[in-house]
Amino acid sequence: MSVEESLKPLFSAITELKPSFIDRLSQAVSIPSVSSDESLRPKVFEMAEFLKSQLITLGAEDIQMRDLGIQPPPVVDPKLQLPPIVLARFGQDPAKKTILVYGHYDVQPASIEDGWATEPFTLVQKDDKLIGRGSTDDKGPVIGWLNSIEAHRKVGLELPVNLVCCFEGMEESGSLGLEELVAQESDKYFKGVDAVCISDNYWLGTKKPVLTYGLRGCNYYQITVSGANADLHSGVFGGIIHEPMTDLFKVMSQLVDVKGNILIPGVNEMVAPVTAAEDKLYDPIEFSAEELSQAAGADTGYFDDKKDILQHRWRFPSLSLHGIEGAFSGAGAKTVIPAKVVGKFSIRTVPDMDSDKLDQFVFDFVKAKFAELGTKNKLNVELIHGGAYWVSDPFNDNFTAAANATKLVWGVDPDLTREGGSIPITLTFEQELKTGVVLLPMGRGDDGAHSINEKLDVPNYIEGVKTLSAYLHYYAAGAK
Ligand SMILES: NCC(=O)N[C@@H](Cc1c[nH]cn1)C(=O)O
Ligand SMILES: [Zn+2]
Ligand SMILES: [Zn+2]
Repeated sequence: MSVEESLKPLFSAITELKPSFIDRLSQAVSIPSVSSDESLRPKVFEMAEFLKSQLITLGAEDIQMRDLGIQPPPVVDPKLQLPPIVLARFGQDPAKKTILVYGHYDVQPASIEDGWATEPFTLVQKDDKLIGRGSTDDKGPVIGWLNSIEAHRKVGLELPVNLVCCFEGMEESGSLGLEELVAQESDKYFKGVDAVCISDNYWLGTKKPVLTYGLRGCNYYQITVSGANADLHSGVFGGIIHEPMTDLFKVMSQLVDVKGNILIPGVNEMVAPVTAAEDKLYDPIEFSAEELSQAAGADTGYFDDKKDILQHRWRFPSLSLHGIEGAFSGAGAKTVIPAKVVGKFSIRTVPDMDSDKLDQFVFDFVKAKFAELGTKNKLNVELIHGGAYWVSDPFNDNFTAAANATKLVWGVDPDLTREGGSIPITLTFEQELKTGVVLLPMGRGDDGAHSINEKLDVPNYIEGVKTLSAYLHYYAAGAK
């Protein structure tokens, strides 16, 4: 029987199981597993337990909750435990190929005050959209793998491959501890893995599916400026002391200009030039600048040209200022001088940037700019976490299986894209397991990951489960 024939009952089952799949996602979204918020760490653990219970119900073998110990500094609680890596297997048949699927069960912070139209940790279905934090990033895809297993069981169809699951709870906070675990387990739990599939990315737009072969890296920094040992009255101390926030603003404002150019010497010089052959890869990609503005909710882009937009998103570094801890940020007019402020920013990295050199350029520049201020305040600049960029060859059996699956479900050949975001563990899987990695997305480019009103369209969720399932079958059948 052809792969397409054998998938027909499975696809029907996936369609029928839609209500229970939505319910499973709803349960997952209701757990606010925000890895960057120390007060919510118990919820990240609860989410790991939820996955474990689901895996048990679905008949997984060898489920392991791998303890990663205590989170390294900078942290407020020095005893803060890292959430576990959830490992599980479905099948260990030596006659079958083995696929490792990775996803993350932690999410970005979200609160209704940020401007959400609905409670972020309650999955709300409006029209054909499933709205809630983590719906697309990355609970939808993680639950999607579980749904696929449920559908196989329902129709009595054997999984065509051995499936190894690796779900982490710190992806949004730098994947702390995972790299070491993957290296340790490359010859143990992950022995025999033939290919890796990650579903933690998005279509470029809203209509055409893609497969992704590149990611930017991300080095995340913080600058701490401290002065007095308590917040002060600006009427009493304003004008007579060095203010930490003024110093921090001055330094942070010199990192990047208003056109997005990084101003730290040495950084841009490390970027590999775009070759003519590479430049041509952008020509066939379907892209709408208008859709991008719609996804951003405003027409505030630097560029109009497709290649400029895509290359600056995927192929060049960027520096973003994220926030200031310790600063007054509420409503009203509090007349305070904050005693200590911590500025956060990150740099998205690309080939051939060297992460250690980048750190050094950043530290030297920040210290030099601070020294120029002649302030009596104190400075500390540090890396919170770093994750590598990744670029692969998109022409191999793994990509072919994902392309066939996408074509079968969506009826079109996917575009080959890169992403501006980061999934720190991708390069580690490739290097440690010596296998190819494919990024097979479920959601659309306007899903609003990390933003307010994050959503996953119902068709993307349900057809996405079919796509993930078909990928396993095509991979098992070998390249066509
Ligand atoms: N869906 C992938 C994703 O959102 N990745 C994060 C990873 C990250 C890196 N540093 C902090 N988080 C991203 O921001 O790209
Ligand atoms: Zn993600
Ligand atoms: Zn994310």
